[in-house]
Amino acid sequence: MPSTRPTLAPNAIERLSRARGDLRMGVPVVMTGDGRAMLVVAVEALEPERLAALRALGQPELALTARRAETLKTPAYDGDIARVLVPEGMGVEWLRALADPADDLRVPLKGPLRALRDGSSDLHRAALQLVKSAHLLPAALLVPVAHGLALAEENSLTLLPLVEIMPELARMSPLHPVVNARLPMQAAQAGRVHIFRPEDGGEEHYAIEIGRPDRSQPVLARLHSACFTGDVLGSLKCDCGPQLRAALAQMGEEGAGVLLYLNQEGRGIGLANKMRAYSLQDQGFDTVEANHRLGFEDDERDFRIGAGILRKMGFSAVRLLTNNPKKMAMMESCGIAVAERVPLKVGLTAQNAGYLATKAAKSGHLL
Ligand SMILES: Nc1nc2c(ncn2[C@@H]2O[C@H](COP(=O)(O)OP(=O)(O)OP(=O)(O)O)[C@@H](O)[C@H]2O)c(=O)[nH]1
Ligand SMILES: [Zn+2]
Repeated sequence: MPSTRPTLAPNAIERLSRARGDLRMGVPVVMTGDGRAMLVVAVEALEPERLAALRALGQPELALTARRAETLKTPAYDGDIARVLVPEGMGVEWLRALADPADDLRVPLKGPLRALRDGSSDLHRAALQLVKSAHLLPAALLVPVAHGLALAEENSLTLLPLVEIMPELARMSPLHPVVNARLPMQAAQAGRVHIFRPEDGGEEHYAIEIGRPDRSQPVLARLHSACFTGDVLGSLKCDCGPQLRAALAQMGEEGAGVLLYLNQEGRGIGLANKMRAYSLQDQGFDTVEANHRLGFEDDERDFRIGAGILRKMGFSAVRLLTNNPKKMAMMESCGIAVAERVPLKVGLTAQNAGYLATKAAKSGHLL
């Protein structure tokens, strides 16, 4: 009979959140599934001593996304990911060079690499998803071990059974309002900041409500993705800062609106990875190519978050301030009606003309 006692042990979501912290510190986690167990570490945070300890337990395999494998000219037999055998004697530097494209142009030949073809790649795929969600470079080292459960227990490692974590990785963590308070701003006296916190220990997101918008009418809305460089530093490489201020100004003028400030820095790859992308852009790659060379998709944001917050605030229809048709489609598919697209064209500089042209050419942004 199942116990009705409340449990003190962390559930799957809580263990996933803990695992993200572990991976960022270079601590291995144990993943189980398909009748086997594997130790998983993020290559970015791997130290030589840990690699030596892992090697003593089994033959390491490197999991990379197909995007990164393409740059490395390695076949991705599993479609979306590649599994590469880590030869004897190869250390953390070799692994980091495969994970990080910073020196690709200077040192183009890393191989020959032996990609694995047989066996299941489910654990590798889950490991990469987890490493990405920890905002690390998408490269994970996996070592098959015989007694995963015992190993986890003896070493206090986080245990992640695939059947438990896959549904959690796929779903959007519910967000809950924490607090809201009045904030008079230059753009609008009647401002109010709402804080939303996800259940999975992830980033909080903010909603800035201007005036008291009528919930029965489409609200003037902006889904703004965090851009530290543009919003705070006044970067000339993008148009985010001017877009943020123009959106608030228009809401102030109309007397009503809602701006979601979503902490999805760098289109969801995190600030460190965005800065890696900027380094690649200085080597001549455009914004999309840079993401791909790092092993990411063009856009890793989860737009369900924005729709979820709007719904929680009582909105079901928007006049969306955007030039990105994908945002409109995502809102509609998440049950938020887009009554109108309101263009937001501000902040063109000599330095961001190429960036904006690439968004129009490759990401479908409207000019
Ligand atoms: N990975 C990456 N992210 C970037 C880059 N430049 C800006 N960003 C991020 O892109 C996000 C803004 O997305 P945009 O594509 O400019 O705009 P959008 O929000 O999709 O579309 P609009 O609603 O039309 O502005 C922010 O999270 C920025 O941090 C870049 O070169 N690489
Ligand atoms: Zn920006």
